[in-house]
Amino acid sequence: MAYKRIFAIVMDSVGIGEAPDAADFDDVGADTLGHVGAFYAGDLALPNLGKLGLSNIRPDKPIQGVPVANQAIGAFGKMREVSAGKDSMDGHWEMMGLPVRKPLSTFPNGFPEEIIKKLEDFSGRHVIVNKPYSGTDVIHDYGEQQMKTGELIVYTSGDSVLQIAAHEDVISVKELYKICEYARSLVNGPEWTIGRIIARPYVGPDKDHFTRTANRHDFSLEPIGETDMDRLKAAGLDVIGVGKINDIFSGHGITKGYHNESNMDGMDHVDEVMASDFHGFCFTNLVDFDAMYGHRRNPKGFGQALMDFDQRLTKVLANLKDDDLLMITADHGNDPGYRGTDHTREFVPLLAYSPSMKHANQSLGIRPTFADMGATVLENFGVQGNSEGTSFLSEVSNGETVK
Ligand SMILES: O=P(O)(O)O[C@H]1O[C@H](CO)[C@@H](O)[C@H]1O
Ligand SMILES: [Mn+2]
Ligand SMILES: [Mn+2]
Repeated sequence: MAYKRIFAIVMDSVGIGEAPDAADFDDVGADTLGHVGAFYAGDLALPNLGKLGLSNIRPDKPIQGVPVANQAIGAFGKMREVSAGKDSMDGHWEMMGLPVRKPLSTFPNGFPEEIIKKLEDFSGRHVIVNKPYSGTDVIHDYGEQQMKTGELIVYTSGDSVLQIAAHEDVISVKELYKICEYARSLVNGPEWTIGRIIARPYVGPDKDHFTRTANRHDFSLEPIGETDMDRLKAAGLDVIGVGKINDIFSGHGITKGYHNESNMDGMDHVDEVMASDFHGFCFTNLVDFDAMYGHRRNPKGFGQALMDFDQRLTKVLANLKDDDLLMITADHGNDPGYRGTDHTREFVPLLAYSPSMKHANQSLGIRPTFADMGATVLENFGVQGNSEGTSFLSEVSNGETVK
């Protein structure tokens, strides 16, 4: 067996430059890592990502502050998305061999009256807003009203999402989840197929002090086919989901899941899983980059979150065993230097490392689909996949072959 354990960490929304089809998304020029680096003007210290080969991915345009490593310890490249959307679900599903080629429903003018009416009838609550909005702005602008009336703040974005915000003291988290579950049942196709219903509970005394809580919960569309995680699980391997992974795959193909309160809590879980004995795949999502800084167009916070993550990698790299493989990537971009508040269509970085890897400092090139990642995991464990993706296992291998 090549590796006994594979760890993949998704830095949610940490893109590395406009994708070839960025124009189709009106995202020309988006460059999440590039613009965060430029904002820090040389002070973005990412020593671990740097030595893995982060700037080696594009040596002609290195991330400012992150020098191109002379001899990167990892293998490095970038991946392109083939899915029709640029949301987390599309990105993660594609990584696991299930690209979403048919666009899911989006609602630039708000949700149809029929959906809203059903939500109101079910909940006994009036719906307000019903249009694309930034989630922090929407509670700033409507949260006080919501507290007085007990209405549901329903909003969307450029993604296929229906989000419902409510103050935790006014609508209990339990009730909000029930409403979201009902909303989920309305939009599983064929007329409307929405990627995610997201519960957005918040707390705080007034509009200048509202904050969203870790009780956020994503009710995703059930995967519309088998994923590589299902295949791994069926083969008897451990499949551990850390953070939003469980939500994104509706629990499918997961043998154990951890809920994250934050990126740092997520990295605590990674440490915990690393210290445990398992055989299989650990898939981690760190969502703060996206939810707290990308959508908020906050390059300073984004950079700090990257530096905090990088620091946590010191321990991870030190604890990796010879039969462990680490992969670090992202699910889409969310350039805090770009207009709007939506995700951005970008390449995502791909870094791979094992202390026993035969060839360090190796380019994995431009991968034509995120599915290459799942294909690599499957090949490692000798599990049959579908035709999506091409494994790069031989490029990151430790020389041992699959039994
Ligand atoms: O503005 P907030 O509520 O963070 O919402 C964002 O979060 C969703 C999921 O990433 C995106 O589709 C966008 O709407
Ligand atoms: Mn995401
Ligand atoms: Mn997002």
